Amino acid sequence: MTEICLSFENLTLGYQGHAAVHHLTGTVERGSLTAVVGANGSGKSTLMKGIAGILKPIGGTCAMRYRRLAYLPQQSELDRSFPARVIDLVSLGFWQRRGLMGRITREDMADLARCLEAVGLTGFEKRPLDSLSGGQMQRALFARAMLQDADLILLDEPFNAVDARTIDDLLALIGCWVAEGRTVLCVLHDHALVRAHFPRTLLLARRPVAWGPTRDVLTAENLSRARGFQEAWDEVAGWCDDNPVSGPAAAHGHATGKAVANV
Ligand SMILES: Nc1ncnc2c1ncn2[C@@H]1O[C@H](COP(=O)(O)OP(=O)(O)OP(=O)(O)O)[C@@H](O)[C@H]1O
Repeated sequence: MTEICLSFENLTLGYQGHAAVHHLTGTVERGSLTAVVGANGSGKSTLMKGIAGILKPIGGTCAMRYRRLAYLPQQSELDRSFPARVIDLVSLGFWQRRGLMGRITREDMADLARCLEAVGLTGFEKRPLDSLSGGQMQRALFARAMLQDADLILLDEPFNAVDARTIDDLLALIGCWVAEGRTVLCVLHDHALVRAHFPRTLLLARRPVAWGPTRDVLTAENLSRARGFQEAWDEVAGWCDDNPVSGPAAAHGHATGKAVANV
């Protein structure tokens, strides 16, 4: 029987009363690998922040069945001028296990070394974060996620400014996480990469346009519909109060009276 890791019920997220993700309803299975795609401003990062609990819903709910969550924000949101070393960043992965004042054991240090080795950063422990390349920084963030031993892993554009070899290495790690039964949601822009490596996709244009097996979602028709929704969006509209269409991936008309699509 399939286990549900995450469920959304009529979830609406946004800022200062403006919806950035509209009435999302559906479920994410445990051990699944899902790409979240959509144009700039379509609500992908907002959804990640909503799941991570950084943003509270304007409406509806987002329920997680498992306790440990790892969230890797976009690199542009990280302050790398902070005087910290690779080991300091990766050690934050112990926080959920040990708490802020918890003692790091010898076993923990062995775990940390194993994670650094898995991402190819053995020997980088004492390197200041501001001396890392974009790819090395992403590897360090993946090591921290590994150390967190999370059930649900949220990755926001993890392959931005990262070379092909690093992408291959990080994709292999994601594959291992999924094989271990972890659930991964990953924001991406590269549709070819999504088609090649991600079995499931959620296509957002603030509303969910399509959600399901990648080959059924990334169709010319759905992508064109997503573009249409995005272009028709009214930046200053408040959140809508019309009736959402229920289902694994529900889309609906909003206050501007655009077409209703059920996918
Ligand atoms: N802190 C904020 N305050 C106000 N509005 C915001 C905030 N963060 C995001 N938004 C708005 O919410 C909408 C969705 O933004 P979001 O960052 O979720 O999009 P995205 O799909 O991740 O875009 P991109 O592909 O460019 O990263 C945009 O219109 C954006 O301007």
